[in-house]
Parts: sequence; C-alpha cells; structure tokens
Amino acid sequence: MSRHSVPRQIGNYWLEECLGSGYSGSIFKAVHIHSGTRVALKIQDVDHECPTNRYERHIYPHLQGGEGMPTLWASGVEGKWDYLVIDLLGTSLEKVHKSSGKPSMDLRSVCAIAVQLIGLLETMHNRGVLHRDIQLGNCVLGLAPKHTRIYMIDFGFSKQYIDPHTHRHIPDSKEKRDFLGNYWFTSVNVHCRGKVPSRRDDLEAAALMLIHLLTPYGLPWTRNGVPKTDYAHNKIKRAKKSALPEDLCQGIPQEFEDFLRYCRRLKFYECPDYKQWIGAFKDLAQDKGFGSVDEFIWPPPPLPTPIISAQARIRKSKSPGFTDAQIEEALNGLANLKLTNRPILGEKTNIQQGSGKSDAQRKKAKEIIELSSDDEDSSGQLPPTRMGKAMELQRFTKTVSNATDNQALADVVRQFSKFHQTNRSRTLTKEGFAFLDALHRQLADPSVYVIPRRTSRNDSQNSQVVGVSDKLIAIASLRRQVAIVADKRALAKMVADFSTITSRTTSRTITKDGLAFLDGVADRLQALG
Ligand SMILES: Nc1ncnc2c1ncn2[C@@H]1O[C@H](COP(=O)(O)OP(=O)(O)OP(=O)(O)O)[C@@H](O)[C@H]1O
Repeated sequence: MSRHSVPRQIGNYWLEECLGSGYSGSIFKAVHIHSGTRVALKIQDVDHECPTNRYERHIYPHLQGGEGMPTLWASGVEGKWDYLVIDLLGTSLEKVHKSSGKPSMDLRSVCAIAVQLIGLLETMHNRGVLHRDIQLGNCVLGLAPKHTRIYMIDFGFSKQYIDPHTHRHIPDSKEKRDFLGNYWFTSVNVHCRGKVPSRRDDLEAAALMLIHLLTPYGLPWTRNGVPKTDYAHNKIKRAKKSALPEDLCQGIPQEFEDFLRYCRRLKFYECPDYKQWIGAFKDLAQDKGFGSVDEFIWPPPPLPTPIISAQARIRKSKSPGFTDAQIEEALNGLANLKLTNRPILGEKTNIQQGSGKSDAQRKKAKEIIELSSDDEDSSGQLPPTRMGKAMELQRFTKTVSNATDNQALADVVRQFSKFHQTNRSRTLTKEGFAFLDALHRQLADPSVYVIPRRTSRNDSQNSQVVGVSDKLIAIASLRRQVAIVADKRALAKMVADFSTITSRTTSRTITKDGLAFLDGVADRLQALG
C-alpha cells in the first residue's frame, strides 16, 4: 500500500507518516481534526483477502480498560478503506531488539518482558480472548510517561475462546487445521501438529519469544529468515518440533526451560497459573540482583555493584519502611531461635546426639546451611524489601516451636499459608523452610535428626532438581492425600516431602496446590484435635 494511494483524511483524522506496514494493511500516525489528539490509524483495503480489521474491531471492546490494552477510539469504513483508530504507541520490541545491535538481549530486560507479557496474556485470557499471534512486532512500548509499559497490539488473529452464548470453552478437535500465527513463536501443537489454539499456545509462544531473546542470534529456526518455499517452511517445522527444551535453553536460567515445559504440558482446556510464573521471573530478577522488573527500562540500566560493604548494607537496611526497633526485633528473633534447648532439625548439636551421620553427611548438612542464601548478599544482610517477610516468617516459626496443642499448630499453619497467598512473592525463602522444619519437628519425633530441606540455588542445579511439572504433580498429590492422613507422623512426612520437593525446583514457589496442601495440614490438625 503506497502512501499516495491513501487519502489525506479518513473519518475525522488527518493522516501523517506511516508507522508500519504488515501483510494486510498499514498504520499511520494521525491527528483528530478538531481536538488535535494524536492517534494511530490502521487502514486496510475493504477487499483485502485477509480482512483482519473487520475481526479486530470485534475484539477491542472486550479488552478496553485492561492494563496494556490499547484503547479503540473509532472505527469504520470510508470508501474503500476499513479503518481502526487506536492509541498512539511507541516502538515495538522487535525494533528495540534489532536496534541494540547485540546478538541477544540482557537478562534483566527479558525478565521484565516476561513479567509484563504473562500479565498481558492473563488480562486477555481473563476476558475470554486468545491472541494467537504472539511475536516481538506485536508487543510495543507506550509513549512517555508510559514508556516502560508493554502494550499488546494486532488482534487480527485473535479469537474469543469462551463462546458468548454458551459461556463454554471452545471445543478441541481431532481434525488438522491450517496453521495460524507466525513462523517463529507459534506453539509446536498449533504450528507443527495443526491443533486448535487455546490459552496454553499463547503462553508457549511467549516462552519461545523469551528464549529467542536470550539466545545469541535467536532460536535456531529463525536464523534463515522467512521461508519462501514449502520445503523451507517444512524444515522450520521439523526443527521446531524436534528441539527439546533443554537444548533450546542451554546456558540460560533454568526458569525459562521450566516455563516452556510447563506450557507444553498444559491441557487444551487448562487455565495457566499466570501468577506463579510472574512470581518466578520476578524472583529470578531479585536473585540476580536486578531489583524490581515491573518496568521495562530501555536502554537497560547499569547493573548494581554486586558487593556492598557490611556498613553500607546496614545503612541501606535502615531505609524508610524499617525502624531501628523493627531491625532490633528481627535480630532478637534470630537470637531467640538459637537459644532454645529443644533439638532443632539440622542443628549441629543434634547430629552428635545419635543421628549416626557420617562425617561426610555432617559436612554436607553444614554446606547446605551455609549455602542457603535466598535473601542474603555476600555480607549476610537481608535486603530491606525482604526484611519484613523474614521477620514475619521468623515469628511464625517461633509460634510453631512454642505451640502446645494441635489447635495452635493449625492456626499458625493457616497464617503461614495466608501470608504466602497475600505476599508479593510466593517463593519459599530460607525462613519459610525453617518454619517447615520447625513444623516437622513438632509433628514427628523431636529427637530424630533430619537434614534441613533448604538448599542453595547452586545446590538445586544438581541431578536432584525436580522439573516444574513433576513438582506440580507431586504437590497436587500431597494436596489430595492430606485430607485422609490418619496421624501426626504421617502429616510430618508429608510436610517433609512438601519441603523437599519445593527446595528441589529452581523457582521454589509455593503453588496454588501447595497453599491448598498447607490449608489441608491445618484442617487435619484441627480434626485430629
Ligand atoms: N498503535 C500503534 N502505535 C504506534 N505504532 C504502531 C501501533 N500499532 C502498530 N504499530 C506499528 O506498526 C507495526 C504493524 O502493526 P500491526 O501488527 O498492528 O499491523 P498488521 O498490518 O496487522 O501487521 P502484520 O500483518 O505484520 O501482523 C507494528 O509492529 C508497530 O511497529
């Protein structure tokens, strides 16, 4: 579509420069002739073989007001032009990535994209809409002051997956369909197996897009450009289908491989756990020292200096939000925990009392304790943002250790579960594992030595790492079984299993089933009286 074939005015808008063109139309910057408001105007020939504007105008109303969803200001047909008027936005992630000139994008930026993109899909899916064409060109930044916000555009392939009449999910089908989406990121099921797209496929496309950004020169099948022949297209499909998550994700953080696996194991009708993955990528960013990744900041800000002196750390921890009294209370809490005479799981004195552990096992237990560093920097100080969480969890641990009846234990387990439900991060931290250890000790025989289940991130990279899907299955099974356990010993074992499984996944997030399991423990304790 050449600029000259397009009229100067459409509806109440003057057209200015062209912002971008796709297969089916073009987008222009435009100005409202009366108000002077600047917008983006998407036009398409009414007779175009792929009349995406016609579909898009029915999708926009479902998305209005959602965070990261552009506003549709006007739409219509004028002469041979079908047009949509939407918010004027900034540059696309595709252009951002290309303009950096680097073979891959930095991890902080990709974590920020992950957090916002999964949130955008949650918003769309909650409103009954699938995007079905997730790609870098369809994610654009807002204009200042919204320039750190990612917006979703191009709903030409979108579809309502909840039938507006029956309010039911669209049906699956065995019949093979023509592929719809894009060559690079459309899921294996939709692209290579001709399956009906559902929520899982939008999420898998997002996962592939994130992995692409982190991979030097991108995913292997994107490197020869858009296929021009069927042969070249089939080659892409074969490469995509045969690529295992572990091969695609070599050299990048485990979370991305886990996320891709998770997407691929979702069932056609299944609702993804968006919050869990948003939490996992936020936690990854925290662990790497990037701080908050709620905003996409481009160009990437310089990374914080990793080593901060102990004194500077203390000054930092006195930042607004934590008074001297609160810090003192946290330190006292720690001291009190150590003062107790009762044998504590994993305490070194406990080992000698007859655990029968070998020197090597003792050394290992010591390493585990020393390597556990969810929240600490090299100076051993808690960052201020985690201080509140740590203090609260230490308070729960103290309550568990002092509890004298099942009712009191049930109450504190419920509080622990509620706390994680409402906390920004559902990651089980070192203090969280300490709580589970204390609970286990109360439920089982206190004289039995058990290695603490908290492990460091490095430790979790070993062969015992549990994949996210295996974790989900195991925790779901615990959740079901907890309702029928007969005694406290059996409950103790389940708490230990829960702790072990969680510690062996890289994200260590408490899932919805995990929270339900904890509530189940509380219910059983109450029932056991
Ligand atoms: N609201 C907007 N504000 C600013 N730029 C935009 C806006 N919408 C789209 N663009 C730019 O135009 C490009 C094409 O937009 P869009 O994907 O909606 O068009 P399309 O014709 O459906 O493209 P395709 O056929 O490639 O899917 C985008 O990548 C983006 O760079």
